[in-house]
Amino acid sequence: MATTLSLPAPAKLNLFLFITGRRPNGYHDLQTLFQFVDFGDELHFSPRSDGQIQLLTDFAGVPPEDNLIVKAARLLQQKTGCSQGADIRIDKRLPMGGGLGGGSSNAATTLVGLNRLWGTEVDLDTLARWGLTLGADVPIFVRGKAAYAEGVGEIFTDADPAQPWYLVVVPPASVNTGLVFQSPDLKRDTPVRPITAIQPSEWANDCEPTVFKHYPVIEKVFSWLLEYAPARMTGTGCCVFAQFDSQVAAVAAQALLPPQWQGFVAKGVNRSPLHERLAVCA
Ligand SMILES: C[C@@](CO)(OP(=O)(O)O)[C@H](O)COP(=O)(O)OP(=O)(O)OC[C@H]1O[C@@H](n2ccc(N)nc2=O)[C@H](O)[C@@H]1O
Ligand SMILES: Nc1ncnc2c1ncn2[C@@H]1O[C@H](COP(=O)(O)OP(=O)(O)O)[C@@H](O)[C@H]1O
Repeated sequence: MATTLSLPAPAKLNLFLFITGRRPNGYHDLQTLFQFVDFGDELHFSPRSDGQIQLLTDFAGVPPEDNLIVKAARLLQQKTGCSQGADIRIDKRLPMGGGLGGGSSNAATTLVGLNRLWGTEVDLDTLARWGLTLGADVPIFVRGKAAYAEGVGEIFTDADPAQPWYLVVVPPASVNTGLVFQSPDLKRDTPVRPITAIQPSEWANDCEPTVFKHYPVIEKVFSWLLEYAPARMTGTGCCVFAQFDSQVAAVAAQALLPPQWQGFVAKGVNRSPLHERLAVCA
């Protein structure tokens, strides 16, 4: 029987996100800090000799042809000329459109996982470059190291922020990243600073005012969380997170969460759980 390779696709948090300009093509210049958490989806890859890519788990609202998992698998086949295929299953835990990078993380785990399963031996920098064509956040997940990012999010500097516990709350909303960036009221004029000198006391997210205006429920969740610890939104939303010194403190705040809101407790980690697992199954 063929071996199945199971690998995590963790979530990321943007510990800060500043928008420093808009390019003529509409894309935005950012300064952001990415950290992973030890919570996410789990993908299972089994080889097929007929070259077919089959996603065996249904995704509400995302046809297989549009799914970033299928797109990533096809991209690797096409770039390497590999004739193998795969059956892919996923335990989906991350909300879609949550600012946790779930789709990008799924794509990155697929690129890295199938590269291992098929023995195509493409290096991580090349996989990250290919992955960028699937989504802006794919390279950070392929690289697997906490990092500052600049440019449109593609220029990385390794980072080593503190690794606290977080309570991440998932408001009942789904934010379209493209629409946030198109919004006329978005703050896009934060001055560029030397990124490694930005202090934790200055960390903020320029998307918050715009997203809160268009999605009042996200501001409501954010205000609730602020009562317990300093809180921030990740990416373009919708998830908000607060930082705690211990797992016990984060779980205690989670226990107070109003029943209509979902949340999870996770630890911030500067090495991706994907790369931790790959090292174990080398
Ligand atoms: C801004 C971030 C920060 O992590 O937001 P989140 O998606 O995580 O919330 C990401 O880089 C987003 O990544 P991703 O969601 O993959 O974005 P993409 O699909 O590449 O882009 C969606 C749309 O957002 C806009 N966009 C994206 C990135 C960027 N630097 N400037 C932009 O203006 C573009 O209009 C683009 O068409
Ligand atoms: N495997 C996938 N997982 C999640 N979303 C996907 C996937 N494939 C395609 N998508 C699409 O990408 C969009 C963004 O999803 P996601 O990356 O989870 O959000 P965000 O970028 O806000 O963190 C979804 O709304 C969905 O339409």
